[in-house]
Amino acid sequence: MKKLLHYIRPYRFFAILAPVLMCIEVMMDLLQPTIMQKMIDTGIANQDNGYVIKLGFIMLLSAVVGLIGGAGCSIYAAKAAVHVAADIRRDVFKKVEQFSNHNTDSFGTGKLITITTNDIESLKQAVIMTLRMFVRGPLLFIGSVVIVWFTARELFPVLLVSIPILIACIYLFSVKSGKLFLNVQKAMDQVNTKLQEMLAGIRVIKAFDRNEYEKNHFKNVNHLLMKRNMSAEQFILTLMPIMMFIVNIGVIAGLWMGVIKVNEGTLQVGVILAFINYLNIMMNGLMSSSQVLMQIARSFTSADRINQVLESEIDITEPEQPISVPEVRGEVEFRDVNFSYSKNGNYVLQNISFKAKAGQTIGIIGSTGSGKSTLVKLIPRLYDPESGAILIDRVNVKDIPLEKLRTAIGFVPQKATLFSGTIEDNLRFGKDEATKNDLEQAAGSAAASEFIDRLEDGFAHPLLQGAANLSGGQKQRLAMARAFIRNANILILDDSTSAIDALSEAMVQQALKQDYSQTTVFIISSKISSIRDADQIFVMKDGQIEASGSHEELLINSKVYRDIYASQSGLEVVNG
Ligand SMILES: Nc1ncnc2c1ncn2[C@@H]1O[C@H](COP(=O)(O)OP(=O)(O)OP(=O)(O)O)[C@@H](O)[C@H]1O
Repeated sequence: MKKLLHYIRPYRFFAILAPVLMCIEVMMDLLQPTIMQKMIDTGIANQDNGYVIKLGFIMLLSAVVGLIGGAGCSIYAAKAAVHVAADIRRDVFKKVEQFSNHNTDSFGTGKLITITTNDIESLKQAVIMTLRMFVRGPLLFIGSVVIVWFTARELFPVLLVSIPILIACIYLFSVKSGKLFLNVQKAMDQVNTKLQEMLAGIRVIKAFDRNEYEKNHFKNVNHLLMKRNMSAEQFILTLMPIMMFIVNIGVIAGLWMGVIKVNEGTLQVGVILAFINYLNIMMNGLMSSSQVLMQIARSFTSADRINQVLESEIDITEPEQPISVPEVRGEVEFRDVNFSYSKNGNYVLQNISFKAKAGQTIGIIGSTGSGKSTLVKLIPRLYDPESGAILIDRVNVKDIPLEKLRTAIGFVPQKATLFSGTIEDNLRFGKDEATKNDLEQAAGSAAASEFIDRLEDGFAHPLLQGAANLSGGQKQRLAMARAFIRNANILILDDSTSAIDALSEAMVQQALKQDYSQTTVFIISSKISSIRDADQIFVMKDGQIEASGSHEELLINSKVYRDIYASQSGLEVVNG
């Protein structure tokens, strides 16, 4: 929490003004019972109507002043808290944007959403309550105790017994509620993760008729959240009746002691009434303090989770001493690269070494899960290898400024992710300053012109979230066009033609040969037809390059390649 305190600094004026205004409200609240006592014991007892009316006006005036103080406090507390929350949200978003894939994997998107919504909201509530109640609670409490000491000292023993019990209750409840709300946050993460997964995969769920299964799964996580919420809320809500009970016992004790003293003639009736009022005010003060403490305890866990994001070490960082690469030519070399997704996990890539000369086309083929996508993700540093080095134009990628490195690479990921906006917006994602000609050329190379031209609004055609209004093949074509438009000297196509018909794929291959002859192209594909013309083909198996060479060489040297070829061409290939 301490680490987040600096967020309040720009709004310190509001943060100081709010409690000051609250002090005014509290003073007015504390005045009321004393005025009432004077009204009863002096005005009513002596039948002095003028005095009663005068005190009535003073009561009204103090109520109005209290109202102004309270309202002002709420306005400024909200102003400070809302700004603080917005600033934290901005910084969390900025940090998440810098996250490496490893960082994102380790949090999970569900948790990141809970942090940016729920946790920041909980912190905002804590700031509002602190600014409003942190002064109010203790002031009401201390003020009541002091006034009772001076005006109803005969009844003070009642406070000596009830106050420690009330404080002990509040302490126990605050500690326990922090733990309960941590469990609520964890369950909330699960609900968000599930919800996000369901929304992203709604079509698959329907296609597989898994609605019932998913409904049950969601019901389970939702039920867990409900149960945990229920325990936390019920636990907190029992505090009020317990405190009321203790105060009521105090009222009975005060009345009993007071009546004896009135009978003895040592106490006036108004004092007893004022004492009961102060006892209630004192309980309000303690309740306000306890609510603040509980909200703060609750926000501790939120603050902790927010700090986890803000302080997470980003494992893909800018080089300390960057080496300038004026113009990337596109030579790519892997030197004995080993990679694992988790610290103590199995190696997904082992001893990968190869050199792709600038302008060469590299085909990568191999079984599912053999590490093909992982290999190419290391080139733009979406992940860093555990050992070994990746060099572009003989410079370690870790020494090239990230922006320079990534703008030198056109990447078409396995899953064609597009954004809501127009087709043009999506293509400009690859190159902001692209001209109309650039757009048309990139679309042409990616065999996308044919379907864009058929659209009434062409490049201005709007895409829904996740490009839900496009076919799989159309999405892949746009994802390729987005990478082509960069005119980068390194192009990575990760299974990017899997949903494209053979004719269109041939068009893309032709465009690659013609327009990108100077570009180093990595093509991952499960189809030999997509890579057979590559200068080098790597056959991957269990994280290793099992064989490499041209199509003809591999047909002779690699049994795995021959088997793949045979299965795809329907031919029996003679061994050797
Ligand atoms: N983000 C990740 N975290 C942990 N493990 C991962 C992650 N991504 C991939 N893996 C694992 O790494 C291995 C290699 O995956 P990769 O995606 O590189 O394979 P691939 O050869 O491209 O497979 P495919 O042909 O099916 O796309 C697999 O065993 C996979 O389970």
